[in-house]
Order: sequence, then structure tokens, then C-alpha cells
Amino acid sequence: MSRKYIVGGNWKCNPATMKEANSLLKEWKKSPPLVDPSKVDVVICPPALWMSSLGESIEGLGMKTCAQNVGKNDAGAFTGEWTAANLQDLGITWTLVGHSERRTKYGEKDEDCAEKVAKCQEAGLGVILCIGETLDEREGGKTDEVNKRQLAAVLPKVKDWSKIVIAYEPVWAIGTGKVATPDQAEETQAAIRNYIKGAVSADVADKLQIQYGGSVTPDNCAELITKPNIDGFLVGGASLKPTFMDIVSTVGPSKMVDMWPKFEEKMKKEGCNETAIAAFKYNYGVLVSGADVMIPESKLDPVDKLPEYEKLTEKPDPRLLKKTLILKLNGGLGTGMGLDRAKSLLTVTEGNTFLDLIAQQVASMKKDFNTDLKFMLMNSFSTSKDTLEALSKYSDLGTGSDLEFVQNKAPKVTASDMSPADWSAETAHEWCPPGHGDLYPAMLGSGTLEKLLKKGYRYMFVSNSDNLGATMDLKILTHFVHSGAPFMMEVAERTDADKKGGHLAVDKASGGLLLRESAQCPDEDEKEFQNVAKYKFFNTNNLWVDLVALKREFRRNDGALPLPVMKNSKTVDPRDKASTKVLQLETAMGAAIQCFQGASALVIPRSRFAPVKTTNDLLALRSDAYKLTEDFRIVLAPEREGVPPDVKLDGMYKFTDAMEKLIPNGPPSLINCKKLVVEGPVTFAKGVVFKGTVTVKNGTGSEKELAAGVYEDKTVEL
Ligand SMILES: O=C(CO)COP(=O)(O)O
Repeated sequence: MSRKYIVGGNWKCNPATMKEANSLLKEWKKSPPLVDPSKVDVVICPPALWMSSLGESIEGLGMKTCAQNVGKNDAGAFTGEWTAANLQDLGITWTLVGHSERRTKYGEKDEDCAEKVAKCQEAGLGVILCIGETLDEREGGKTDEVNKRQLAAVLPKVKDWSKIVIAYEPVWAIGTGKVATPDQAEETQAAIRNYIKGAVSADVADKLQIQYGGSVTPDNCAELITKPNIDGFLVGGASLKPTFMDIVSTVGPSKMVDMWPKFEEKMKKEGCNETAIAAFKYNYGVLVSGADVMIPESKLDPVDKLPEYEKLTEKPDPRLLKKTLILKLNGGLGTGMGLDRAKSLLTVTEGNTFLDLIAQQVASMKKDFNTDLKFMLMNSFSTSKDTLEALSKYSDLGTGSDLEFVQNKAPKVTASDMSPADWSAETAHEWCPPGHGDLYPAMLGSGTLEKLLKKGYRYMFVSNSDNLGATMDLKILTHFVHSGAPFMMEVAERTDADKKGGHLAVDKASGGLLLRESAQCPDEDEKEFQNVAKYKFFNTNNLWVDLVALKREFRRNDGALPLPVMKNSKTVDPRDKASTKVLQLETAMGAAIQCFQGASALVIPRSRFAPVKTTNDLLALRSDAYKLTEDFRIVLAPEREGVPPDVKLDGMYKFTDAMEKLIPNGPPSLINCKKLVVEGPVTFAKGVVFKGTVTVKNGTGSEKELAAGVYEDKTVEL
């Protein structure tokens, strides 16, 4: 029969302070074990004084609090004791009885244990009964005899065997670092079960959970747990560390074995291709392994020097254009800005959407370089139709699979049990886009990579469709090809405004480049993460990829690039916050820098980086702080010297239609504005000019107009 596993953490008289205990629980919370709670119980035995105050945090982790000891008495004159009923009263449903330290250091006898078990049975309390032999006893061949004696004393008191767990803890293995071998533990525990079978019944013996305890660590638990008579562990020293969760995860039946077939079947049924399935399998495997996704400071070195765009000396080689694909990522919806369509359909300048400008950029590049240019989009299942329709007027861009490939979709994962999310009310909600790191598997799985290579394309320039500064630059292309790097990232210098975003760093172990995003930074390293003088560069998501190297990496990694996996907690129906909690697994395309040996980076001027993430960005972009160049790029006006205006609109302007109401007469002048803050319902008259730092406030609640004029370094109250 299959018994439920049970893992206990016996903290003994540790740690020294409750503060430390709380921070350990916090650590556990950060990377909880991803095991099925219906298959593994976890109990934690803190010092008695803290049981009540820590109980909530322990239970918040899906674990139970367990006492380390209990009195053999009822309520009364028993100074220093507590009763089984006291524990029940506090909501504590488990206790250890007969731990070897109680037996040897406090003189507890088999008979005391028996009385304690009797009281616990009366109170309906679960007991983990600890038994085990000393070294002398083992060496004297008395192991089974000792265990039987300790058990025999207690057996007559047990009426309800569902409330008893046995912890076999050989005294010589406790706190000594000398763990029993898996065979030793298995042999002894099989003998214990056999004894119970004879003394009680086969049914009770079969159902009885028997833990092993004594120097269990994350390193030695995996082999022990393969033994049929080991149903979990009672862990001492190793339960005082964050890595106790690794022991729990190891004991938990692998979700990969349990759940993966369900995901695979669902994806196949949906028509997902093999590459998409392999990519999701990799991501899901990372999720359920409970792997530590953090990148601590100790593993990194800063990047000191990088080649700079302005200093590139290579002579631009126009012949390379024929071998190069320009790819725009266009999978994003403008939900954050109140749109339910592709974000690139947003109007940027009079009458021109992002897509219009991109199409015109491509046309202009073809003219400038006097050559045909291969252009493609990666759409998502929600942007493809609208985008192709909008671009149909630009016939020379290409059509169909010549113009686009579509990003994969990934199943959402139910947060509580890691199963595929199920939402029959709207099955579309069971799927999500897997982040732009899906670029690589989507290219491979759609056949696009193979097709491009066959046609002689070797290089790819990728950028986001909301970054209108990212155009084909022959100088950069030539530098990339001449450098021989398989992958190159355009980075920009971090300013204070960028300190919360990710940064480029050197991985000490490999010497290669990697990106650290804020979700990958442990709390204690946050200060260094935000240190823009130390970590000077951020990823602009303008990337250059050698397609031959990409294909090689896929082959080396069994068809799935090992990108860092980010898990986003959401609800299955994004608009219904009460619906099932799910995890969406995503990867980021820039993170691939760590997958390519010899990948490089280039520092570019900010003019190649003008993304629109919010209506703040959009307002700035529409103003005279930016210029539309002849080749349809939107770049910061030279007067700005590379620094965009810092616009902070009230939350009420989050959506584009609300922002339009702020500027019914067109955008204000921001060319000399450092920072603009708008609070409350305002409309700008025609001819408003902001200079320096200006705040416009309307606290009245009813809309007010800001009259034409120059506002410089002041707060205007309307
Ligand atoms: O006594 C134990 C658990 O109750 C085992 O302690 P260690 O895991 O530190 O050896």
C-alpha cells in the first residue's frame, strides 16, 4: 500500500531567538516545497515557548506545529509541565514522545512514554513516538530487541493507530553526522513493521508511517527515501536551515511524474508543436524542482568595460544586410494602458500607430540601403489577426508565414497542486503567453528558423515593437558579425530612474555575461542591485543573434534553451480576483545571453531605446521632447542630451483614452521639462509649455483647464 509521507523538523532548543526563528520561516516561504499536500505531511517542532506565536506562520506554509514533549499528567500541581489537553486547546495536534534526548538527559523511561501516549490518545492528539538503539546496543546486536522493548511498553495504550507515527532514531546517528546507511535504516524499519504486524495486526503495520531520524540532510535523504519502509524523516540540525525545504521536496512525490503527462496531453490536444511542449516541460520541471532561482551578489562580478557604439571603427558592410532578418516582437496586448488589442496599434504620432511607423521604417531602410530587407513579426495568438489586418496596406512587407510566426501558448498551472488549470467557463483562460523568451522555441517550432537558414539568412536583429528607436544599424550589424559573437545585447547606461530594473553582470562561475532581474535578487542584496555605479548597464531588448549558433544551442540542449524561469502569480480569470490562483511561467529573451558561450554586449546611445510602457511614456513621446526622423524613427530631441522628461501622471490617466482627455489640444511642450507631475482632473489648453520641474494640481475634483503659457519650476494649483 502507499502510505502518506511525513517529514518533521525538530528544532530542539534552537534557534537562539524568536527573531531568528521567524526569519527562517520567512526563508522557507520564499521557496516553499512544491509537493502535493495530499501526499506529504510536514510538521515543525519549535521550542514550546514559541509554539503559539509561530503557529500561524507554520500553518501558513501548509505545515503543522508539533510539540517536542508533553506531560504524562492531567491538569493540576505539576510545575513546569503541560498536558495533552493543553496542546489540543491551543490547536496543536501533534507531539513527539520519547525522544532520545528526553530519555537520556531527563531520565524518561519506557513506562513514562506509555503514560504520555495514553494521555495523547485520550485527547485525540497525534504522537510521533521516537525509538532507537545506542551504539553499544547496535554493536552488541541488540537493535531489534531495544526497539521492540520500547514499542512493547506503549502498544497496550494505543487504541487509535491512525494517531501514531514511529520515528526510528538510532541514538548514535543523532547530531553526529553519522547517518544510518539506507540499507541499515531499511532493515531496522522493516523489522519494526514486522513486529507491529505480529503484535497488533497486518493492517495496522501496513498503514503505520515510520520515519527515519539521525543526521538527515538534503544530500543524503534522496537515497534513504527510495526504501520501502522509510515513510519520511525526523530532522534535527538540518531543519534549522533554509535547505530543509529541499528535504521536503525530495520526499514529495515528483510532480513531474505525477503531473507532466496531464500537461503533455493537454498541449498535444491543443495542437502545440513538439518544441513548444519541450520548452514548457523545461519550465515546468524548473518550477516543480523548487530550484533556487535567486542570483546572489556573491555569484556576480560587475561588468566594467564594454565596447561603445560611438567608438566602433568597423567599416559598415552593406552586403551583410542580405543575410539579416529584422524581427519585431509584437505579442503584447496594451492591457496595462486600457487596450484589448495589440499594443502596437496604439497611435503614437498624428494618425500613425507603432505598426505604421515600423512599416515605414522598413520601407525607408530598404530605400536607404538600396536592398531588399527581410522583415518579420513574432505575434501572439491575441495579436496576429489585428496586426496582419493593419499591415495589409503595406504590401511590400510580405504576408502570411513570410511576415509572421506566432508565439506559442502555455498552460497555466494551478497554484495549489501544480495541475493544469481548468476553467470550463472560458477555456481560453487556461492558456497564457510564455513571455518573449518564447521567441527561440517559437522560431524553431514554427519551422521559421529552418526556413531562414535554408534561404541563407544567418543573423537576426530583434527588438520590441514598442521601441521606435530600434532600427537596423549597419555599423552595429557589421560589428556583431566581425566580432564572431553568437549573441549580442545592446545595453544602455543605468541612471537612477533605471535602478529598479534588471542589470547586466558577469557570472563568476562561467566568466560569461548574464542578466539579473529584480525577481532574481535576494532581499539582502537589493542595495547592490540598485547600485547603478556598480552595475552600470541594462538590457534594452535590442538583440543580435547568430541563427546558426541558435540552432546549435537547441541541439546541445535537447530542443529547449535553458532560460531562467519566472513564475507570475495570477488568477485564472484575470478579471475575477476570486477565481482559482494560477502560476504563469515565463521566460525573457534577453536572458538567453547566458546560454551562448562568448555572448557579448554593446553600449548604445539612448536614442536607440525609446519604449512605451505607460501613458507617461506616451505623453512624452508625443511631445516635442522627441522628434520623428526622416527614416521614421522616434528619437529624443538632441537638446535633451539623452535624458527623457520624467512624466508622472495621476493614476486616473493610466488608460490612453483618459490621457487623451488631458491633451485635447495636443501635447504640451516638454523639450525643456525635467519633470512633470499632474494630479487631479486637468486639461491642457493649446500652447502650454513646461520647463524644469512642474507640478499641476487640481484638488477640487471637477475638471479644470490649465491656460496657455510657460510654467517653469513651480507648482500650479488650479
Ligand atoms: O534528533 C533528531 C530529530 O529528532 C535528529 O537530529 P539530527 O538530524 O540533528 O541528527
